[in-house]
Amino acid sequence: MSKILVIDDDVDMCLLLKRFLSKNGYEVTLAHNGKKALEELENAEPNLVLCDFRLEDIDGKELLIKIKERYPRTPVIIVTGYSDIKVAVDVMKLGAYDYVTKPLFPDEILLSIKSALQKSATKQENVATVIMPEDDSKNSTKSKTITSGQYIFSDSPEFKNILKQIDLVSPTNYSILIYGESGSGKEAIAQEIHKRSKRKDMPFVAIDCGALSKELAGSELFGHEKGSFTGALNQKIGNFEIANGGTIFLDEVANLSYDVQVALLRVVQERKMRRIGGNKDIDLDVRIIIASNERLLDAAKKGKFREDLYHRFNEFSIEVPPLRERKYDMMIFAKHFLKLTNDELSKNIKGFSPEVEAIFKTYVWPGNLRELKNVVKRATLLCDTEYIMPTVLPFEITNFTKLQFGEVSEEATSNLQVRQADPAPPVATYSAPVLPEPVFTKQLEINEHSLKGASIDAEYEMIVEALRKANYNKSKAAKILNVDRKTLYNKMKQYKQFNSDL
Ligand SMILES: Nc1ncnc2c1ncn2[C@@H]1O[C@H](COP(=O)(O)OP(=O)(O)OP(=O)(O)O)[C@@H](O)[C@H]1O
Repeated sequence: MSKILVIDDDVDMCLLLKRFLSKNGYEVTLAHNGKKALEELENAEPNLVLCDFRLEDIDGKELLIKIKERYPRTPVIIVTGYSDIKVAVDVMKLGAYDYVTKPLFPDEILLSIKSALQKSATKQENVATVIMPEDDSKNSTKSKTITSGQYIFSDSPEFKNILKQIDLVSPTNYSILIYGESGSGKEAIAQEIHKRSKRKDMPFVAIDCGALSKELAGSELFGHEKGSFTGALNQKIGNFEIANGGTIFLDEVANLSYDVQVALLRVVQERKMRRIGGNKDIDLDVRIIIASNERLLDAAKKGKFREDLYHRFNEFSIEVPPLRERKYDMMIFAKHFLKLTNDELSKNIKGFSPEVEAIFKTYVWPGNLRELKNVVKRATLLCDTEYIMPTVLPFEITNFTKLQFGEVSEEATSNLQVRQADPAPPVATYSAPVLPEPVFTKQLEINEHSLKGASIDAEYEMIVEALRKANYNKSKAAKILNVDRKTLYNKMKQYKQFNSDL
């Protein structure tokens, strides 16, 4: 039986999740704060962690880093409110397996948990993805072996331009620098270049340099000999060696420490490397593709990245535009992700309603294709109509226009300021429908014109607003409303029903 650690400072949410997950065959441990969570991780050794992003004693990002440092192989699913989506997409880069948004839908959580547990059974390291040629037995390494997904194209000018560059550079041995926002498809391009190159029958190794700890980065990249440092209990083959003959993709390369950059320069210049603690040079024939969402020359000017390394890598560069600037491609990708999810869930959702298409084109997609994929996966799961309708889209997407004009909550508005820092968000023209409130639904019959009705309405709105601000954490909502938890519960009961699904 798989063990799940649920971390949430909302005691009721924890209990609901415990009941629901236990019913579905999981053994569940609870922790209401970060400190307890780290203790439970050691005691209970869970197979998966479901972690609320906002805890009172620790920031979700900080906790995730701690969990990943100590238990890199344990998948973590982040639970987040609508106003934290951008952050949630970012924390996936720190090694979270997935994120689910509140209000929680049981089927969505179960799907994410099942797929995380399935993947973690075959996955040993989370910083490297290795795609091996099918019959390669020589390279049966410690990293995960996957089959690459289908790469799709469109005939938009932006895509044709990318494709032309892929075609041009693939047969060469040039090092390549790919620029683009998080989730915009940089790794997918690197894989496509590898598949079209002479190296296609050798491994493709992708490393997320942002997820490498400073201490272990050298060993991950170059390997180590047994006993070369405390904790080096066995010999380890590094990812450069695994990629020998093939392609290595270094994502977020500017995150590598200065020391590792020096070692990397030697590899690039001399095409040789040594394992840490080793005394033998190993010849390397590896094509290097690097990606960054920050300009490396700027990083070099700030002293964060070695300029000589930048010039070595910059033999050819590709710019991937953000999804919001690729309106034509958007629906092609949406349909592709719908098809993948239909197959995965054995469903037959035919497509997207015109309203959904309009919403997609208005939204700014801070998490780019990765976010679109998650949104389509979730919508397909929740959809019980022929076409995907706005009601199964996340709140922050259907209410994007309102959030932009500060009509929803202060918290959402402050989140929007982060989004506005992104280059050229389009001017919103679509007035999105308001989703029915799925967690907390007003059920009282109110006579619209009575004074009592008006005050009940106002009270109801205040409670909903406080719950949203508190990310549906009732203790925090009670604090905002300046009432005790019990009073809030009674009020909620009065307005009826708290997430009956869970
Ligand atoms: N042309 C494509 N065809 C099909 N799927 C794609 C394509 N481009 C990207 N994707 C999918 O979109 C998602 C995000 O892409 P990818 O991981 O390549 O982005 P990235 O820019 O490397 O992200 P990050 O910088 O955060 O690592 C992945 O699930 C990927 O499979």
